[in-house]
Amino acid sequence: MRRTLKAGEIPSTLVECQHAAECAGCPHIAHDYALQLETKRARVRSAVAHYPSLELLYTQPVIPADPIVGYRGRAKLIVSPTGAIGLYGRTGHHEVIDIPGCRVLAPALAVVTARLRELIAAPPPEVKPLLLPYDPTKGGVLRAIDLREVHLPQASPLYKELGATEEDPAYVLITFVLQRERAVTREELREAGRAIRPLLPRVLGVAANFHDAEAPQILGPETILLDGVSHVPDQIGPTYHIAAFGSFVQAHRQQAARVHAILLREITSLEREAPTSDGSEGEPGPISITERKPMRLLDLYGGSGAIALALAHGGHRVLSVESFAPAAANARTAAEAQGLAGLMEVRTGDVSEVVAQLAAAGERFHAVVLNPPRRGISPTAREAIARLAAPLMIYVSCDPDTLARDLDHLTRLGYSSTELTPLDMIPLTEEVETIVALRRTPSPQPRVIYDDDGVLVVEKGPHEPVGPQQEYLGSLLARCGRIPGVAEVPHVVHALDPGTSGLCMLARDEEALARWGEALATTGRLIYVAAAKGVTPGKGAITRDLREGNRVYSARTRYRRLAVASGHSILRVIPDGGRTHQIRRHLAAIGHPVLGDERYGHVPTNRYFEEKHGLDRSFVHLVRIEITHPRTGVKLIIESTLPGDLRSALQRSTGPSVIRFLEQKHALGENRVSAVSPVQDEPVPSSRYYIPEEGEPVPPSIRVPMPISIRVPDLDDSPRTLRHPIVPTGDDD
Ligand SMILES: C[S@@+](CC[C@H](N)C(=O)[O-])C[C@H]1O[C@@H](n2cnc3c(N)ncnc32)[C@H](O)[C@@H]1O
Repeated sequence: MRRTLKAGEIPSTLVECQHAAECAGCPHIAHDYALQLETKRARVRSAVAHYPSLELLYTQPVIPADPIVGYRGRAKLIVSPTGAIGLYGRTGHHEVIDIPGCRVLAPALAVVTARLRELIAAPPPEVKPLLLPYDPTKGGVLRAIDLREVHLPQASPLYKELGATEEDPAYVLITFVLQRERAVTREELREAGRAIRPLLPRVLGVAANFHDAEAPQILGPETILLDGVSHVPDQIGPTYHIAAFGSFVQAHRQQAARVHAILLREITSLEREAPTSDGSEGEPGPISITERKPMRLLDLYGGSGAIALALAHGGHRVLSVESFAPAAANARTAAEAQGLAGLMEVRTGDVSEVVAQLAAAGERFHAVVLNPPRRGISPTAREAIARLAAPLMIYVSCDPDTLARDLDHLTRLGYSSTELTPLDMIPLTEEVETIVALRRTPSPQPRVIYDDDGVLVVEKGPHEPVGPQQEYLGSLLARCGRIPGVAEVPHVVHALDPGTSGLCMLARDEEALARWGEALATTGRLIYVAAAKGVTPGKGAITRDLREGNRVYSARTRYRRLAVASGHSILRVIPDGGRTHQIRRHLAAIGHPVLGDERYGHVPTNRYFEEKHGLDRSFVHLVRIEITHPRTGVKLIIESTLPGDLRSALQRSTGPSVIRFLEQKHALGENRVSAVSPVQDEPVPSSRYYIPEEGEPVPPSIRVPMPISIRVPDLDDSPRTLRHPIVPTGDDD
């Protein structure tokens, strides 16, 4: 009998598995469980470490899973041409490892898989249309199986009918993934479905899904029911949701119930808190404490309602939003069946659209729960959610990188947290779930990199306009108002697109604006790091007229390729002048659009980078400003290092080596100011620069790094490569 863990106890366990050496399904199986949990915690820590805005976030120890074997309630298993059912091996060669002794499959799924192995080895003729393994050269149709375990609730008529018990309530839905062009007709498939269901123990429903030849994902978009039920109630904790072929379910039922309990605990903690005034003007105030029983909650990315049902069961009123219509319909059905329809409403739609409507209608919620897919929350959805101004936001994430990216943005949108709570949802793998509760906090002032002689150079975050714009909640200038001593709204010396991050020079007054604007135009260079689709020539200059309104301007952009990463180019880019979207338009014009550029970029590549690597904006960062100080004549080099979101996307797509290489070339900046003598190009004694007199007060929040007297590599020192032919001036897009 398995021993239940005591609260706080971390099992020190090694799981033995006969397939461990070959199967890639459990990459951490060789490690003691306590070490696995430490590794997962480190994974979360390293994701947030990319962002200075998150440096005070404490990462709690990972909540262990219980059990750590036999837990997996959903499994997609590949079928090999020889009939092996399992996962790809550790060699990376797409060879399928048969895993009859798999330790993590839920027992009901293991029983069904064992029976399938027997049937595939000697298939009765009537089930051959489903069971002949796909072989590219010989024939066959079956590519994979998708298994889903459900625990029937006692309230379900099926529970009694099937003789389920409290100890053993587990049944199965199975989907056969078939190669589309090899599949027989729908009617013949249904016949085969009817024939196979009685042969498979505990299977309540059989479906077919069609894999299209070129698709990278194993499951295709179309699933049809062949026999049995299309959906079935599935108990998680005290409530049940409705499981259906293909809809989302957490891999570990007990851990999912733990997440629900944590959410309820956080929400209940609001009742003990005094109502907070967010202090922001012009926004509707937070929801009043007198309204707090029952609380009004918003459940975003609701799936089939597992979280919303648990919250409604806890006595709260919940509005759940989900884009996949069948899942939303199942959430409604489950609420009605459990007498929760009065507390739970479900809307079908895209989160950013539905939430924008809710915010525009002045709807208010005590708390918003977010459980997005791996790619995280889209920038527009983050803006819309922040506009709701709920006192509490709880984010449940399965990807620490996209979580950290979103938390960094949410900090600027006025939400922050002090701790992260990771939880082990998929033991023995590298996956980790993280829960974070965010409260309303003022958006932080931007980091000041340089402050002298009437100008500030600050760091602008991604998804933030420089000045106020209607579709954005905040702006860089609004945040600058929090810098002590910057009472007046500063003047913008050079503009940056909302999607571009990096250095932004602001003048404290009109005189400084004229002085530094002139210096920038005559002596300055703005140097960007960008990632462009495909492999560009090593170096080039793009000259192409750009239209702005009714006028056409000539413009030139120079670039140098610094590295090739996963088939794409990391570039240093220097625009001569600054026309609207100049870098993005010019690189698109030569067939190498900026990665992530929604407007001029390549949609499939952008989608891939967003889904796979969390890149949700144009990969452009203003890394360095070189300018001659208009009063002292000293050449200043001001730098801002590559921000966390771009660093993380680069690391995920190429591993750490490209970043190391770029850092060695000094291409990613260092958050500092350096000064170089204009004559000898040698370090100048620091006394030549502004240094506060002894005792002179420097406002603590303006941490102005003093010019560092070092030799900063001249970016033009890079080895010469073939020049890219000048792009002839032509029509603008
Ligand atoms: C990780 S699942 C969470 C499901 C649910 N919260 C649960 O615990 O079972 C994410 C869900 O978000 C839905 N989804 C993805 N993008 C969406 C969007 N833009 N708007 C609304 N729902 C979305 C998916 O269909 C999926 O059901």
